[in-house]
Amino acid sequence: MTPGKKLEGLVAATVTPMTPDGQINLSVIRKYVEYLVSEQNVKNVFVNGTTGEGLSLNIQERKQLAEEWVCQGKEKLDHVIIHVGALSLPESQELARHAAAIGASGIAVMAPFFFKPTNKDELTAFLQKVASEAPAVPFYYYHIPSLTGVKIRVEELLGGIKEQIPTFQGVKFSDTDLLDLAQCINKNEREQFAFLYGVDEQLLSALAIGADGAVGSTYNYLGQKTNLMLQAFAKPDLALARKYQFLTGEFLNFVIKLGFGVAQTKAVITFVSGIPMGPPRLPLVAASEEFIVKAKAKLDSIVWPDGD
Ligand SMILES: CC(=O)N[C@@H]([C@@H](O)[C@H](O)[C@H](O)CO)[C@@H](O)CC(=O)C(=O)O
Repeated sequence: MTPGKKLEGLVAATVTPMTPDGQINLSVIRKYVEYLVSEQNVKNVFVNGTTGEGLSLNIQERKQLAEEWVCQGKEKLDHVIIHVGALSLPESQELARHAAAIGASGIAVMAPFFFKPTNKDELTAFLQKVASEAPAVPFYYYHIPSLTGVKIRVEELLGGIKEQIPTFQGVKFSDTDLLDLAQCINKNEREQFAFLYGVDEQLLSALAIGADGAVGSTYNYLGQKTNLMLQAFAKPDLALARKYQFLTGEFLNFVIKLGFGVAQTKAVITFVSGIPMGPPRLPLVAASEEFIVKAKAKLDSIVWPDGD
């Protein structure tokens, strides 16, 4: 891992591999790391988040996964970010201390979503109590209002955040409100925060307003293609960048209509990588055979600009 290097580019929101009977399957994580680096050119991971079913795991499982990712990623990955958010503050603090102790390159926290913070000060207080347990570890706020129901604008949250949370390093912004994201970027130029976008199907729009990169589930299997989009955008060759976004969007648009979530993401990564990611944990249920056949046929039918 590369301490101090700003988090940018693509970050795979990893799934949690499980055995057919629903236990976490640590044994495939070494292969998973190798696959991400060699097949997808993705060298950053976000562990135990939404895609990783972090909130469906117990504390012990979350710690074991964090340890395995840090251990297997040490020589091969640039950043291993551990999501340590939880409904219970002491649990979240325990996970933050653990992530610090094992040498994670960053921690992230989403807003608690049963009893919810109702304003910026309540949310900041919660985040601060977690971040302060890992005082040497970069801290990221994970904004995902569609799932947490916490709609406090990030622009508002960021005002004065460094004074409250000295380790604050950036935001994983999983929302479609690009006005909010743009204001965050515009107002925090001096702070050098990393803004990582989390709605993969519209990443190009976020790049246009200054996002540093992206965290998402699709970079597990469309990482290499999305990297080509980032390169085209940087060149700049907007027509080519758009082509990549349209094509990744074509796949997502297709699977979303079939019903697409973490269970289906696990199935897609399984058939693309050959690594068995297993079923999701209840209340999620495994993708159907019909979904797998259709999704695979769709992905195989896409003709990418590089000729694949
Ligand atoms: C709601 C949701 O799961 N969003 C995903 C996206 O990557 C999403 O799967 C993708 O844009 C396809 O819709 C990420 O933002 C979640 C994520 O990064 C995480 O697992 O922590």
